[in-house]
Parts: sequence; structure tokens; C-alpha cells
Amino acid sequence: MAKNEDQDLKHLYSQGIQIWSRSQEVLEEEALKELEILVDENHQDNKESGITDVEIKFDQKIHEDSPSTSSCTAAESDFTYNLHDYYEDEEDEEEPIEDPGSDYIPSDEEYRQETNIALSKPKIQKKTQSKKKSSPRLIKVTDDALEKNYKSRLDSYYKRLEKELELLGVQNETKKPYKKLKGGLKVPTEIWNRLYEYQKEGVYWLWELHQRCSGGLLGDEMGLGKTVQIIVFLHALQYSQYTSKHGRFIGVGPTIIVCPATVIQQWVKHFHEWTPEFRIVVLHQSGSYQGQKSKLINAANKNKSIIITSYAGILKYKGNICEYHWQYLILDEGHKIRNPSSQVTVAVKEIRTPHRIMLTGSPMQNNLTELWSLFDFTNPGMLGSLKIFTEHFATPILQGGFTNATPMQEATAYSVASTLKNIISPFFLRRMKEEVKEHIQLPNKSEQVLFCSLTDCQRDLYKDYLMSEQVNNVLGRGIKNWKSDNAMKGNILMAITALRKICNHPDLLVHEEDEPINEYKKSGKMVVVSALLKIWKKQGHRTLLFSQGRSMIKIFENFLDKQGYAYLKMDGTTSISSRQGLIDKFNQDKSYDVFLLTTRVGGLGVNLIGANRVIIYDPDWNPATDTQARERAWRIGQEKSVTIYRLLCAGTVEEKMYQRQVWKQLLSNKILIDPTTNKFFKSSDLFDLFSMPEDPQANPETANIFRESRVKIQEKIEEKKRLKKEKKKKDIVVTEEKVEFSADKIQAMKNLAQQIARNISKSNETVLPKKEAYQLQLEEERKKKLEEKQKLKQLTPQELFEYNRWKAAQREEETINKMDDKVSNVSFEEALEKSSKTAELYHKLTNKDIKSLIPGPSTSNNDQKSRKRKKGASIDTSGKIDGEQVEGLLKRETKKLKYDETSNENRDNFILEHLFSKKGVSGALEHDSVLNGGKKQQSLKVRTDADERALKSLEALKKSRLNHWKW
Ligand SMILES: Nc1ncnc2c1ncn2[C@@H]1O[C@H](COP(=O)(O)OP(=O)(O)OP(=O)(O)O)[C@@H](O)[C@H]1O
Repeated sequence: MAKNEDQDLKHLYSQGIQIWSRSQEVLEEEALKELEILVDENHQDNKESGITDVEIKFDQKIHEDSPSTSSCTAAESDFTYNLHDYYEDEEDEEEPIEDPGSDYIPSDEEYRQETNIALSKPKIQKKTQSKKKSSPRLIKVTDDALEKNYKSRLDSYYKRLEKELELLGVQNETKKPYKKLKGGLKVPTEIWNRLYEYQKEGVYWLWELHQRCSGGLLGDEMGLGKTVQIIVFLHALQYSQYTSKHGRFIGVGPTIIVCPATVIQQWVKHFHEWTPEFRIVVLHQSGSYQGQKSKLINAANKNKSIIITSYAGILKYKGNICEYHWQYLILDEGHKIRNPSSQVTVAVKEIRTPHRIMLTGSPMQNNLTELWSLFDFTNPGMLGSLKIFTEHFATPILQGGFTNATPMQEATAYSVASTLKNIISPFFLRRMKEEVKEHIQLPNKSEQVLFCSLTDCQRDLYKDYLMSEQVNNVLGRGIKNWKSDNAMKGNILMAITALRKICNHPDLLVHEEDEPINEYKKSGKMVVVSALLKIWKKQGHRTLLFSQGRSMIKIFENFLDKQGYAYLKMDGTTSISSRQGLIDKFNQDKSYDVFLLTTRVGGLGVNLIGANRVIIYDPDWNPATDTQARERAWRIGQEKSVTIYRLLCAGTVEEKMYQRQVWKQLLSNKILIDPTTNKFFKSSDLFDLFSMPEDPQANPETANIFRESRVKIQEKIEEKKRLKKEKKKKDIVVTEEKVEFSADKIQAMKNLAQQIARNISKSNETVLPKKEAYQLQLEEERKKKLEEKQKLKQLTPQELFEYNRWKAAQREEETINKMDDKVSNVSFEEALEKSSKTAELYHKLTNKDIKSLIPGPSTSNNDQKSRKRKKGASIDTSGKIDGEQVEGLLKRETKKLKYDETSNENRDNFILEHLFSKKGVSGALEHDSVLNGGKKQQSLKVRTDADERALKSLEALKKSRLNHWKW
């Protein structure tokens, strides 16, 4: 290992504790949780299988040289920063700005200052800056916090409306027609008709919840228009001037919408488009109001405005917000409160409101506790206390999912999951794209997982790291008490991070300061990216390229610059106020080939339908993060077929991460979609994370686990390979003692020998010296040749083969000897004797060998043919030597792949074939098919017992609910 790398590794190891000491803030929080779950499962697995504990695998010895948790040096802080830089979190922090201390309506100057705030300018490739004229203008969406903005927007809206009415010849005062829903909600027909059928159902469902004064979770898959459904519903409430049974509200009361900072502007834009009369106030530094936020909150509450803020904003202004009563509290991307004990979860639960609505396309991401946390917000107490829920629901469902679960455990998991599904279903509405595809005319989506090979450089580095002291410590120290061992946690995390870096690009781990990084060929996955982008650009497709960390994004920037792609970039350093502008720019300006995004910043909530190709460069532990990313392009408004590639390095920790994703997704499906879903493969343990298959050519483990889901084209490619192999086998049969050749092969070899002989004689003809003295010699040689020919005829194929090799060696020697003036004295018989592994040698026969069997002329005959012969005989692609067919010769594979443009599938297949044959891709899975596996039916007896168990769980839950309400 390079000196530098060694130092790096030592440094990495020594920083382990510091990483963990930042606990909640650290971006790897999820990875750590992952490890805890993983270890829990190992415990569980081992218990079930009668193995006492994981001590079997892990040595309990604590190393004396383990780093202490107490000290933190400057270098440590530095490193922590680097790690931050590598894996990026959702950027939802408020940018600190000074409160100008002005009134509710600040001066224009203050407004200008606000719009100028930017952490960094949007990255636009130099090349494209020159064509600024053709680029569309970035339009910043302005909220209505400032009275004058609101008024001027309304003025122009009314003017536009008047004009439209005039054109239609309709009187202003004419009441617009509306659709009246059961229960009295009126929705203007003009808006109602714009909704898709399932969205209409969604609005009605929200209305039902409203009448019951209850909360709920709208969990439609990403991009199906949850935002739109909420806006139309609020609009209808306002339009109906509905008075609730309790007479508290007329129309829509003050409302708070909480969402990731990146989508604040998107919400404003949607409100302005669908219901222009609402006053929308952004409570965030990117909003138009820069005065005291307490005043803004007060005024918005009084005016019954709609406040849009971020999750960080809720934490920051919680005190002010909690002073008032709100009619609706809506959490967009509500899975952000999936941790029941996080500050923001507690904060949102403190806000006083009768109606709590949550929107999220990924309601359950990692475990059932998350689901509990979400419903405990929308419907407090419905799922009882967390303790009872874990004991009676989460644990049995989880147990039933382990590979070694008994039939009873599986059946119990099914019954309990069904019970849970029934409890939540009135308050949970989820539609999948597949179900509503026809309504929204969504084009097809193909999503594949590509297993890429590591480059030699990556492989060496990866192996070295696995052998390193760091990994040794992780695996050697034992994990029994590791949850309370912060140093240990840090070390594990550090080791996984290092492996993930190597998978992405070796320069991320080992890189000399003064060395230019980013040679893309050093990374197997980047080679694939490069091939994909090249083909897609030619085909006119535009790409979203997601990676987890900023440092990888930097490498991509460098690569895209060098390769001349036009691109935009959005990561945590992109100021929130400029994000929507960048998104619009990419969607409208087709000259951008690529949008570079960090998964967590660019993957949440935004619309990027300008692209129809997506690459997810590195996997996340959380399946929802990657799914969110892909959904940016495959959503309403997308007109082209979408292709998504998830890249994984075969045989590495990335494969294990993907397996975890599938495992979690199946667990989530069990509750949210179909309780009969079973998990059907073993989850990895810590040892698996730090291992690597011996054979780099072997089929990727994941591709083997999910064999059924392999892409069709892979089957074809493998079938081709198999046939080729079989053909080879037919040609040679190796029995225990001797090698036998097929009749075809023997014939081919005979032909070859004849060819050789012909060439020999031809060449000899050309070398005939005129001098008499040589004529005798020639005569002798001819005789020799004749004898040789006779001999050849009598040779066994094996001997014939050896003869050819000997002949070639002779010629080589002759050439050398000519220079050295030596004489060769090894006879063919001797050579034959020396050779023992004839069969092996035969297999090793290559074009080069064959070329060497053909003698070249020793004269200076300068015609084209002889020039060819100087290099050996020319063998063309059909296996002919100098134009003559010689059977049995290996044919050179020069067949070019044909690009078939007739369908999207054909195009994708073309690309896959290319990647398989040239770019080191060793397997590919259909992602959707992976998630649809494994369903079982249990016997009646087992099912009855399991149902009883589920009933008991329900009873326990009801009891717990009573206690909740008493409390
Ligand atoms: N009925 C409709 N007519 C026209 N466009 C629509 C309609 N419904 C939704 N859209 C458009 O579809 C896109 C996706 O909608 P939206 O952002 O509301 O989805 P979402 O479910 O909230 O997505 P995510 O979960 O990613 O936040 C938006 O551009 C929106 O304008």
C-alpha cells in the first residue's frame, strides 16, 4: 500500500470516535442505525437457530490501542468535516441572516438583500455561458408576505380573469359552476376537471377526514400530485365557506405547511397557479419577509394566511408558532419525523391544531417504529404506546421475516401485519403509479441494477483495506456491547465509509495533495457512467446523475468539464433561493445534458421532468432515498420513457447495502401493500460487510439471490456464452487418462498441418539459392519435408499439435540462432516427450500461437502478401489464413453490436449489451421484479393460531390507547 494511503488509513482509524461523538448531527446517523438493526438481527437470527450469540463470530478482546473517546483534536474536527463533505445530508438548515429589526413590511432594500443571498452561484459550465441569450430567464417565485406583492399579484390575476371572461362573453358576477361533494364541499368545476380521477378521490378522502376532525397520511407514490390534492382541497374549503360543526372556522383558517427547504418555492408556485387568491407566506430566510418572524407569524395567523416553512424553521420558531391555534398543520415529506424522539418530531406534535395531515411517498423506510412515529403525529394514540406497539406488532412482524422463521412465526407475522393494515387503512391513502398509470398517461419506466467491476486499482485498494488493521479491529473486538461502545461504532462506520469511497473512486480515499485527481478510468462505475452518457447524448437523452456526497460530485464536475458536457449542479452548497431557478432552467433549456445532484438535496420533492435518464451512482442504506431520487424524472408531465440505472460495485459493501434496501422495502410492503409478502434471503452480518469474493469474474451474489429478476438480455448473453462453451467442449473431450479430439477437430488439425506444409514449401521455393552447392542441400531438405509429411500423416492429433508447437519454437530459435550463429539440436521427439499437458496447451491455443505456426518467408519478396507474412500469416475475422479457410481456427470476434432504435426496450438492450461486453458490467437486475418476490400460504391450523395471536395484539393495543387518552 502506498505510504500516503497508509497514513490516511491510520488517520481514518484514529478519528473514529470523533465521528461518533457528533452523534445526531453526523450524517451517517442512518448508517449507524443500520448497523444496530443489523446486529439486532444477527442476535435474532442466532437465537432462532439455537446459536447462543454473536460471540461465536466476534472476539470480545478489547484492544488496548483502541482510541479513547475523550479527546478531540483539530485534526479530528477537520476529518469530521471531510466526512460531512462526503455524505451529504438534506440541506435544511436556516442560513444565518441578520434580522434587520424592521416592521412587518420591510423596505425594498431589505427585499433586494434577501433575493441576493446565495451561498454559492449556480454552477454552469463555461462553455454554455456563452450562449446565455438562448437560456431562459430564471424566474424567482415571490411569496405574499409583503402586502404590496400580494396586492399586485392579485391585481394582475383579476385583470387576466376579466379578460378571459370578456373573451368568453361571461358576466363578471356569474357564479362559477362547481361540483358539490357529499357532505357539502364545493369544488369549482374548472379546477375539479383538471384533477385526475384518483386525485378527485384524494380530495374527497381529505374532506372525509376533515368532517371527522381527524388527521391522516396521504402516501401516494412520489410525483402523483399530493401537493396539488392538498391545494385543491384547501381551495374547496375556502370556496365552500364551510362552517364546521363546532362553528370554529369559516373557509380555511390559518394553516402551516412544513416541507424541506428545497421545495418551499415549489409550494408557492403551485399555490399561485392553482388557487391564486390564497395569501402564501414563506417563513424562511428565502422568503420575501425579512423582519421579525414573530410579527410575521402573528400577522399570518390573524389574516388566516398559509405559512410555508421548513423543518428547521419549525424548530427555530416553535415558541412563536405554539402561541396560536392553527386550523391545519400539513407536513410534506413527513417521513422527516420518522424518529419518534427527534426534536422536530416532538416540536410538530406540540403545535395546536385539530387537523394534522402528512404527505409522504415513503411512509416506511427502515423499520416499523418509523410508521408508529408518523401515525402518532397524524392520529395521536391510534397505535398505542411505542412499547406496546413494538412488543405486539413490530417484533412479531419482524420475526416472521427472518429466513429461519418457523411457519408459525411467518403466519403470525402475516396476521399481525393484516391487523395493522386494517387499523391504519381509514387514515392512510396510498396509490401507486402502476395503478394509475393510464389516468396520467405516464410513460414506461425501466429500472435496472447494474453490477460493475472494480478496476484493478480499486480491487487492490479494497483488498488491502479489508486486510488492514482497521478492519481487523472492527471484526476482532467483538460486538456484544458495541452499542454502548462509541469508539467501536465509529470504527465500523469509518471502515464502511472507506470501502464505499473506494467503490466510488479510489482518489476519494488515497490522493496525494499535489496530484490531479479524477482520472475516470480508475473507477469501474465511472467507466460505465462515461459510456452511458456518451450513448445517451448521441440518442438525445438528458440525465440526472445522483451521488451521495459532494466530493464525488466534484469528481463528476471535473469529468464533465473535460468531456465537454453541458451541466448544472445542485448540492447542499447551492443556496435555497437559487434552487428552484436551477430546476426550471434545467427543465426548460434542453442544451444541458446532465444535472448533477446529491441524492439528499436533489432527490426530495423536486420536479425534474426535463430528464428521462437517471443514474443513481451509489446506494443509500435507506431505500426511500434512492427511490425518491429516481422519482424526480418519472412523474406527471414526463412524456418520454424513463430509464434508471442503479450502479453497484459487484462483490463489495455496496451489494450488501442494496440487499438491505430490498429487505427493508419488503418489510414495508408487508404492511403498506400486501401482508403475504415474505422476506426470502438472509440479511448480511458484519463479517459479510467486510468480505470480498475470491473470483472477481464470479456472478455477483445479489444477482444470484434474485436470479429470477435478471434482465432478459443477460439471459440471452449468458445463453450465447454457454453455447459457445459447449461448442468448444464438443471439439475436445478430456477423459481421465488421455485427450481425445473430435473428428471435426482432427480434420481441422490435419488441414492446419497441410497448410503449414504448403507454406513451408512455398517459402522454401522462394528461398532457393541459385548456387549449385545449395541445390543438393535443397534436395535433402525436400526429402526431409516429404518424410515429415509422411510422419505428420501418422501422427495422433495430440502429437500433431505438439509438432506444430515444436515447429514454431524451431523457427523462433532459428531466427535467434541466425543472429547468434548457433544450431538448434532439440528434435521433435524430444520436444514431444517434454510436453505433458497437451490438453491444456490446446486450450491455450490462441490466434497468436497459430500465427506463429505459419512460417514467414526468409527472402525479401516485397509484395503485399509477403509483408503480411513477415508478421506471420494474416488471419481474417472468419478464421481464414491469407484468404484460405482453415477449419478449427479461432474466429476473431469483431462483430459490432447493432443499434436497434425501434423501441425503448431495444435501445436499452443495446446499451446493456455494450456494457456487458465492453464496460465490465457483470450482471443486471430488474429492480421492480426484485421487490415482487416471495409469497407463501400457511396451513389452516397455523393460520388460526396466528390469527388468535393477532387478536391478542389488538387487545393490547386498545388497552394502551385507553391509557394514552387517560394520560
Ligand atoms: N391534475 C394535474 N394536472 C396537471 N399537472 C399536475 C396535476 N397533478 C399534478 N400535476 C403536476 O405533477 C407534478 C407532480 O406533482 P406534485 O409535486 O404535487 O407531486 P407529489 O406527489 O407531491 O410529489 P413528491 O412526493 O415528489 O413531492 C407537478 O409538476 C404538478 O404540477
